[in-house]
Amino acid sequence: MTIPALDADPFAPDVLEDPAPLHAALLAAGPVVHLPRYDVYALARYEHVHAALTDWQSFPSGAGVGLSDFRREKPWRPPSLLLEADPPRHDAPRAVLSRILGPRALRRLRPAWFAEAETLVERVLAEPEFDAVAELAQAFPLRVFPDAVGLPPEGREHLLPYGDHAFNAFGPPNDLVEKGRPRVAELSAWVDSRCRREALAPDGFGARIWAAADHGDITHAQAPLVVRSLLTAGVDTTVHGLAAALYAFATHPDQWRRLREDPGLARVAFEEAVRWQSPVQTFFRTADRDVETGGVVIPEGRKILMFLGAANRDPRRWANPDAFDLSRDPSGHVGFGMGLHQCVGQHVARLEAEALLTALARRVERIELAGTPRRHHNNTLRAWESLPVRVTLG
Ligand code: HEM
Ligand SMILES: C=Cc1ccc(C(=O)O)cc1
Repeated sequence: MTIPALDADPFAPDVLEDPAPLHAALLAAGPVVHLPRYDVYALARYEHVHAALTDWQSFPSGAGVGLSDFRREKPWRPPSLLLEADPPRHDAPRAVLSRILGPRALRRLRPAWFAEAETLVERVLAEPEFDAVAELAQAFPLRVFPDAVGLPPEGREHLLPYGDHAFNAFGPPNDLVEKGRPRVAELSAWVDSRCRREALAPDGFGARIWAAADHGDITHAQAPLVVRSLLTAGVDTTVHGLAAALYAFATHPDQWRRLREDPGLARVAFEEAVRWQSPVQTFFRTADRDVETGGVVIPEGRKILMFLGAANRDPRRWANPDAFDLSRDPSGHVGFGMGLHQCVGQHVARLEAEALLTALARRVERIELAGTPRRHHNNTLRAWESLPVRVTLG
């Protein structure tokens, strides 16, 4: 079978503004679609994205999970010991973060994060109209996560721009990457300085990573890079995940009513929002050999581009995929990835979302758009720049 080709640029402004037309074209064209513009192989259907994510031997991450092939190009920063590593190197750092960020470890943070959400929501809801991105989706993660990591108060304004650049850097060297370049040195220097043991408060996630090195679970040389993973992946993702949930509810009043009736739906509501919007849209892999998938052969050494956002709306897998519906079972979505590299911070994200959505559901009768939301373009993240909303309390 010949591989269909599509002369599309998944990282072009009009696609980042609205990827739906490209997703539809990819889903229709076949299991594997060659994108000659980047000479990569696109996978969009759930079945094949899921298969690639769970077959790390055929599709490893060690050459990078962006367009750049680390075997040929120097990475912009030392590769991640989790995201950009394969077993066995991946194993110990992953085991350390799984324990430190696992559901049991997070139980101690639950009361404080719920209290912080109540305090923040009380203050924000004093106004009937506000920008839900700035006031809630950005404010809440920045209120709770840096403290949980053990970062000192000063300099936290570096976190969002650093993550934004890191997520742009998975894409091609386009305008979005160029936009971030002037600050890369300063942002990287700040982030790297926060990964050192002496910068981290004694009982946070960061100190626990260093304690794992003392215990011999990872080396002391690895510890700062494992902390860097938290600072890179732990902020922008949850900001845009929460924004996706708030956008979903502001445009689906019937679903908000369901959450009001049963705030216990907060966790499944967040999962459905992550499926529906896929804050992390795409990731690459590298074919370790000539790999047969979807009835075609992907040549050894070439990159595949997995469209998580398209797979999460594949009608072959989801009934009424474009609907945001709290009665659906969203489990199995690939918004957090799947398999070996599945998001190790997903429980942190879920706890943040449960705290914020519960606090809102208790107070807000209605939430609706109070203006046109504006997108924030990023090569990998599906993000809102602003989300003007009007709330009615009750
Ligand atoms: C809504 C929020 C989030 C989304 C949508 C998200 C999405 C993802 C995805 C799709 C992957 C898989 C990458 C791959 O397969 O190559 C991943 C991995 C990862 N995430 Fe998350 N993430 C979120 C929040 C977080 C948070 C809060 C943290 C840290 C506290 C975090 C840390 C990581 C790390 C370290 C990895 C690499 C895991 C590995 O390679 O073993 N993420 N995330
Ligand atoms: C999901 C994105 C992601 C970005 C960076 C890292 C890392 O730096 O380890 C992990 C996940």
